[in-house]
Formats: sequence, C-alpha cells, structure tokens
Amino acid sequence: HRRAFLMLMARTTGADVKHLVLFLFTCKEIMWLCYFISLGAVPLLIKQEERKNTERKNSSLVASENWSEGFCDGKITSVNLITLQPNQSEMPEDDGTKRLPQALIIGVKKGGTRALLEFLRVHPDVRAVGAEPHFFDRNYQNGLQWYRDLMPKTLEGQITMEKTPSYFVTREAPARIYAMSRETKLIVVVRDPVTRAISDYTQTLSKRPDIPSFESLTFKNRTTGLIDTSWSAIQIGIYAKHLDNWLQYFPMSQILFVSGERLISDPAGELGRVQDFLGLKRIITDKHFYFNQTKGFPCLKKAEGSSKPHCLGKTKGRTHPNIDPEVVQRLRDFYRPFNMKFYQMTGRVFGWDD
Ligand SMILES: Nc1ncnc2c1ncn2[C@@H]1O[C@H](COP(=O)(O)OS(=O)(=O)O)[C@@H](OP(=O)(O)O)[C@H]1O
Repeated sequence: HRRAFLMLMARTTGADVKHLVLFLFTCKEIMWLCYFISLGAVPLLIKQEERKNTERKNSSLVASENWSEGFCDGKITSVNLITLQPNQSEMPEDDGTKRLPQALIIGVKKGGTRALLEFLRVHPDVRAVGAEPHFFDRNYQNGLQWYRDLMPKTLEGQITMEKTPSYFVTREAPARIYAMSRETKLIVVVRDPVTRAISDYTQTLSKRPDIPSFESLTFKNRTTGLIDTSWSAIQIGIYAKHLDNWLQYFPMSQILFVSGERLISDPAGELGRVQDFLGLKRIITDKHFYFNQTKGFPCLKKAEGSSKPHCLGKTKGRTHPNIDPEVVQRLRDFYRPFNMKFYQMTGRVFGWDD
C-alpha cells in the first residue's frame, strides 16, 4: 500500500519517488518531535500561567493599599486597615512586619515617660520607636501609612509602642487614637503636678535662660493670688480635666496610670503592673535595675541590645531652681481638689497631698 501510494503521488505530482520518501520521512519526524515537545511543554505552560496569576493578585493588593492611602488622604479608618491586612500577611515574616502601635505612652510631659519606655524596651516582646512621633497631635495630616512606616518591625506576638507625652493634653488625640484602633492600650505616667510644673519650667529655662521667673509666670495677678491656668506648665497638671476627655472614648480599664514617683523608688514594682496590663510575661524584675548614686535614679544593668549598664541622659534629672515656698504652697492648694478628683477617678491614691 505504501509503495502504491508513493507511485500515485509521484505520478500526480511529477516528483521523483526518492525525493517523496525523503519528504514524507522528514514530515513524520517533525510531527513526532512536535508531539514530544507538547507533552513536556503543556505542564510547563500551566505552571507559568499559575505564576503569572499569583503575581497579578499580589500586585493588585499592593495597588489597593496605595489607593486607599491616596484616597483617604491621611484620614484612614479601621475599614481601610482591614484592606491592608491580606497584603501584610503575604509579606515575608522572617524579619517581621511594621505594625501600628497596640499600646501608647500618652503622657504626661516630665512624668517619667522616657524612663518607662527605656525600661519596657528590655522586654523581648516589646518593640518601640525611640523618638517621639507626635502623630496624633502635630503630624496627623501625614496619614497612618506614614505613622506605620516609623514603627520598628515586629514578629507575631510582639507589641509595638511609642511615647509622645503631649497626647494626654491634646483635645483631638482620643478620637484620633480611637479611629486607629479602639483596642489601643493607653499608659499615663503621672507625677505630683507641682514638681511636674517646676520640672517643665526647668526644661524651658535650659533652652531659653531669659524667660521670667517661675513665680511670676504662675500668677495672673500676684497680689490677688490668681493662678494663671492658661500657662501650659500649670494646665498640664490638672489631670482630672484631661482624663475626662479620654473617658469620652476609652473605658478606664484600657488606661493604666503609672506613678512617676514609684517609677523612681520601685521601678520593678511599677514595671510589673505595666507588664500585666500589656498582657506580657513578667520578665522585667528588680534584677534588671540598680540605683545609681551619682545620677540619683534607678538605671538598667543592661540596656536593650547591649550588655552595658545604662542610665538616662543629662536632660533627665536636671537640678530644679529654688521656688518661693509660698508659691509652692499656693500651687499645692490649687491642685488639691483636682488631685482628689483624679484619685477618685483612677481608684489610686498617688499621695501628692500627704
Ligand atoms: N530612671 C530615671 N532616670 C532619670 N529620670 C527619671 C527616671 N525615672 C523617672 N525620671 C524622671 O523623668 C523626668 C523626665 O520625664 P519625661 O521623660 O517624661 O520627660 S519628657 O516629657 O519626655 O521631656 C525627670 O524629671 P526631672 O528630674 O525634672 O528632670 C526625672 O525626674
């Protein structure tokens, strides 16, 4: 049959039989070659297609993240944040992910906020920003993406933190923090408002030595003894008033008050309360501290990521100027009712009026 077919082909096409044999043989080989290639190529093509699909999916998630940032123009709500989650979880987890803080030290200025943050950083499950981001007061227009970019990377189970003491007296801060997450844990380090005011004044004086005396700034009218509550050094210490603003958004159970005085006299005790509040294992104990006589403060035996002892710098523990005792007494009388209200609200007696 093969021979008859070849003869017929040669006769109709007028081609040489030898050439026809060669031609058909080559066609057959080519067809077989194509068949074998397709066997291997099909799974390969499927794999390539799958990879392309995954890449497409990832890039659309990144695009949606960028979109929500741009669209919301710094006013990102928790709804937008949920959109960001899938992409975060697909990012490599080995060196961690930048997350928005779950806990904040919101105040008070000169309360001992730096000491608390430095002590907390010793805990392996706490990661914190060194500088004060001032996001919820001065930099809110930069948006949550900007804020999150400032954060250190954390692994699953680690807590991201920052401290900005001015949040406590910023009217808009509670609503803004609530909009980021209503679950945010808030820590306030409080200190006797009179010494706090003097400490605040001492800091300003160190930067601007020509400012008026503490005594003259305290009063609106020295003869009538009317206190100038618009002076920020005085205003910040009316803790009960500021706390009222926070309680419009957060329950008391979500706010922890740390005694600035106890943070100096018993750092491990206060750190124990803070670790419990944050749901952390009590790792920071009295073994971590020693009292530095020269500095006059507790210091860390080993700072975070170091094996050396560490005290806070020169700007912490400045010598306060002597203030007229009559003025100090007048301020004590002024703060007493506010302090009583504050003790009542927090359920803790801080002992500033003993
Ligand atoms: N361990 C330790 N070392 C040094 N200083 C300590 C410590 N614990 C608490 N303090 C007190 O912290 C006060 C400064 O408070 P802040 O860190 O909150 O100040 S600031 O608002 O960040 O400027 C600072 O206030 P001044 O003494 O008035 O400078 C300290 O009294």
